[in-house]
Amino acid sequence: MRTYFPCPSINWYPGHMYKATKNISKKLHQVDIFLEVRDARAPLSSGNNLPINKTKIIILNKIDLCSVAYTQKLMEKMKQSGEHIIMYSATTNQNINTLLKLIKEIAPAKFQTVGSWMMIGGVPNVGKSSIINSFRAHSRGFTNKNPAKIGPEPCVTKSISGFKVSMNPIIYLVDTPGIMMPKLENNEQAMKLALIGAIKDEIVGVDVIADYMLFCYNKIGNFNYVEKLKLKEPVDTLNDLMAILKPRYNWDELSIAKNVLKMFREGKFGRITLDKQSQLAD
Ligand SMILES: Nc1nc2c(ncn2[C@@H]2O[C@H](COP(=O)(O)OP(=O)(O)OP(=O)(O)O)[C@@H](O)[C@H]2O)c(=O)[nH]1
Repeated sequence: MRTYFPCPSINWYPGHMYKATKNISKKLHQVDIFLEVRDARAPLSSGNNLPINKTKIIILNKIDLCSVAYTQKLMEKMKQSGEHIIMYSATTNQNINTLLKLIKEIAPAKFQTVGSWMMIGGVPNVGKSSIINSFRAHSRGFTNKNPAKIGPEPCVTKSISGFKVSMNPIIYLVDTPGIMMPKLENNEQAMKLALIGAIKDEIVGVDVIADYMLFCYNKIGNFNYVEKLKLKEPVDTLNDLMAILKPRYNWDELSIAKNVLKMFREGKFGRITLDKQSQLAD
């Protein structure tokens, strides 16, 4: 099995992200707190380092897809350096009460009628809009009308908009477009972001991303994909996988890569955490 993956150099910082970064800075003074959303499968790599001069809570979303024990260890280390950090799932509302309690503690509303104002941000596709909808679903008094737009691909949210997300306590949340770092210095970090769907597939290529996914599973010795794809044994590369699946399903190469990635992103191959504790500075 491969012990090294030659990660390509990837940069993706379209103009709308530049504009959104500027707009966020302009509007930051209007809020009490910033919720930085990261993907729990990449709790370090999906932090976008926006210069936020505000009380911040880091939400590790998609906890239902990560290897909990591993992400928890990373989280505990980040907590030790003074971060407010919480694991969350917008699809199951897991830990919503803990999050609301934390918000109340660190940013209580100055006036009950005005409520707390928060901004939510992070790299694309980590679940920012889904979190807004999960808050609204949890709080009484909201209908399903006008939810924040969500989707499986990055950059569904294009502009900054405000939502009332809780009646008691009153909380307003400002949604922002996903923003990537202007320069990704670390090629492996970029591949992890591509794998979790934070970078548009076309930028990297679904075949490269699916190949990297196989590399990651093999490296950590998680072979759930073998059973799910009805293989006899682990495969080293996407080419090996294609040689088996192509005749079986009569799929072209692109369809194989796309389907395998879709299964990964839906959690069909089991939980995974891509970052390592060794990436954290002591
Ligand atoms: N499994 C799982 N999927 C989630 C969770 N939260 C969000 N998603 C999915 O992740 C995808 C992206 O969610 P969005 O809420 O659109 O993400 P976003 O950060 O607002 O995306 P941008 O518009 O790119 O900024 C959607 O397919 C959601 O259904 C979660 O906790 N668990």
